[in-house]
Amino acid sequence: MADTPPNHPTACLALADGTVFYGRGFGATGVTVAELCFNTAMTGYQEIMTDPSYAGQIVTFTFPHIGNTGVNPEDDETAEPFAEGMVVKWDPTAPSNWRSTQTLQHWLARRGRIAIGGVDTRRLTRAIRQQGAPHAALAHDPDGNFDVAALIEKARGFNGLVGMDLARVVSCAQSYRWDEMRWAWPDGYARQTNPRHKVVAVDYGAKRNILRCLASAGCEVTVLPATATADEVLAHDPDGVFLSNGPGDPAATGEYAVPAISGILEANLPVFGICLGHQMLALALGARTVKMNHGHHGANHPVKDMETGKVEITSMNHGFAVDGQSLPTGVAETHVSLFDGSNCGIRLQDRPVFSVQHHPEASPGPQDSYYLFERFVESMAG
Ligand SMILES: NC(=O)CC[C@H](N)C(=O)O
Repeated sequence: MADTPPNHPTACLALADGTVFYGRGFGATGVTVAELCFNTAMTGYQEIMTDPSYAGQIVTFTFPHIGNTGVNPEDDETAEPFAEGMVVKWDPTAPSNWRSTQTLQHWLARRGRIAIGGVDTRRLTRAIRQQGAPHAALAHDPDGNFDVAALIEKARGFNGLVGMDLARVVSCAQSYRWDEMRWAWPDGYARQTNPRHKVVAVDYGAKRNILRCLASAGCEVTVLPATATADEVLAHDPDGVFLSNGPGDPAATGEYAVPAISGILEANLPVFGICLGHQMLALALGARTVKMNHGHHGANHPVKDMETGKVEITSMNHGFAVDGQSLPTGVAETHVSLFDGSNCGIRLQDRPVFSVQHHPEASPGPQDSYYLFERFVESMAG
């Protein structure tokens, strides 16, 4: 089933089931193969494209106006875009924002990322919801030469994210000290100038704004690579350990991250995890993780705090989830998605070890969940 091609299609998105969408290419040329997801956020395309958790995925933006505020050097979540490509409804217009330093098209081209505009993203999103995150090949050729059958084959040949270990691929190569605080807090200002707590943040694909939030909340943050062992983490004599977000299947980190986290837990320190960090902490505690149908990717996901009854509007980006039914005794379910009831938070009942599926650093997204950084800092003070 082929979408009606525009007169001169310069990009083509082929799904493994044979569905083909034509459109106008921008950014880099070539072909990329990945899992396809959709993100419903109205803002933050630059943060989304540079979030390492999107490695191995092409992002369909359901909001139609993408690219119209350009790109700037401050909003990157990492130095590289990690999403493989992007699918949008309208071609980007000329940037209209005082912070913009270049167009999205130019920025993507310089970073080797392919995009397609002119796609019926509502239809595509319905397809993703119905069949679960499909495998897809995205091609951009200014001359419009596409071997559609070969693209469909490429999509079919992609193995998918289940079992894919990407955290150690995107992690930093060397440890480093995080020293930037700006823009971290909801009002736009860093809070702390004298760090009070030594924190080791294990980088499984950490977003910069998470590290800023930790620094801003009063932490001196040392970032260690994903493969750091428990002994390497504890050698820094931290007051607490932070487990970052990241791409791929949490269960595929069983050879390094999960055993390291088990070792860290034995040291009885406060531990805080976000997203992939949440999932791997749950695995280390004996729970299970599962692949979701089409995941959660957006900036308006309601999450209920089961302990206070309060609802937070959160930023989400995950395709795997902790199976809430698999939590062992002693691990409480603290947060639940109000979209589908899936697990969004856990904590140990007897000590300050906790994690959430959503993104309290809110980049992009609302700021309802900042209290989690404060909770982590308070647990180190106690
Ligand atoms: N943002 C994240 O850390 C994502 C975690 C994991 N890769 C998932 O897709 O569920």
